Amino acid sequence: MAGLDDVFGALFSNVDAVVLFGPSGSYYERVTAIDDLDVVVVSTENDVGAETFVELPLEFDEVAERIRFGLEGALEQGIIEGGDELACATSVFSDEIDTVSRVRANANAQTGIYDLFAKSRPEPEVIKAVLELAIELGKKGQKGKPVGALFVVGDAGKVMNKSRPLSYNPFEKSHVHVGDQIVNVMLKEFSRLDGAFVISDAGKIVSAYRYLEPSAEGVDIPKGLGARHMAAGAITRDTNAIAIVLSESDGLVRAFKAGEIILEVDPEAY
Ligand SMILES: Nc1ncnc2c1ncn2[C@@H]1O[C@H](COP(=O)(O)OP(=O)(O)OP(=O)(O)O)[C@@H](O)[C@H]1O
Ligand SMILES: [Mn+2]
Repeated sequence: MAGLDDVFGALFSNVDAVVLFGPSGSYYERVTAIDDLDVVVVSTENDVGAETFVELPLEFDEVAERIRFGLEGALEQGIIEGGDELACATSVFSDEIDTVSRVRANANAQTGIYDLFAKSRPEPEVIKAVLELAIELGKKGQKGKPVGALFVVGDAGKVMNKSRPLSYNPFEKSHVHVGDQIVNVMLKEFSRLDGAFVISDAGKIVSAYRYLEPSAEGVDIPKGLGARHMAAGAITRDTNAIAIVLSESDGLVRAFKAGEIILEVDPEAY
């Protein structure tokens, strides 16, 4: 008679590797003691001294995001390959590993989220705060109407040199940071007006209402996207900033880096 092992065993039978998300030292040791098993650790810090390690730049509360991020990082580092079957072990309800997901690595479905967070100049927390703000703004709009917004994050000195004010800067001489609830309300309010927000590597709001004037030479963005997206692409080619754009017309949030769109999310699906 078949037992539960036969049913749940399918979750981890014949996997190419086991991916442990934030394991304790003893858990890691128990798994590495198993013969002929590739073990990958994904965590904010390699405190278990794992040989094969992918660093999470921040905690992802959503399990699907955490796993997607870890696998994109592992693919990027050449630790796993597209098509690999992986048993991803992570904690959902406690501090200990309590969940196993079987996932097939898909090299073609890279969202770019790893590249955006782990390999950009601004701090990961800042990128996350801006991305969440743009998604929230996209979900709700402003007073029920769809809005667009452009956030240029990082390398702020250079971004300021390649832009000019469209109006009085409400953030002049202020020392406020993105992610703060009150600041987010202000940013949403100002998003109805023209131009871009400029945010520093550490998340300080440097300016609103900036008209970006980067060189757009060699910047290729999909047809149908207009001046806001062109400016976003161009400023990230011309500086080490990244740009996060909410489109007023199609409602999508896109992240640009080095002149390219590296992430596209539908706020409604988030
Ligand atoms: N160079 C720029 N710098 C800063 N903001 C800009 C720039 N160009 C356009 N914008 C802003 O983008 C807004 C929308 O412009 P446009 O419709 O051409 O862009 P778009 O890429 O089609 O964006 P959307 O999808 O939101 O319509 C403008 O009203 C302006 O506020
Ligand atoms: Mn438009």
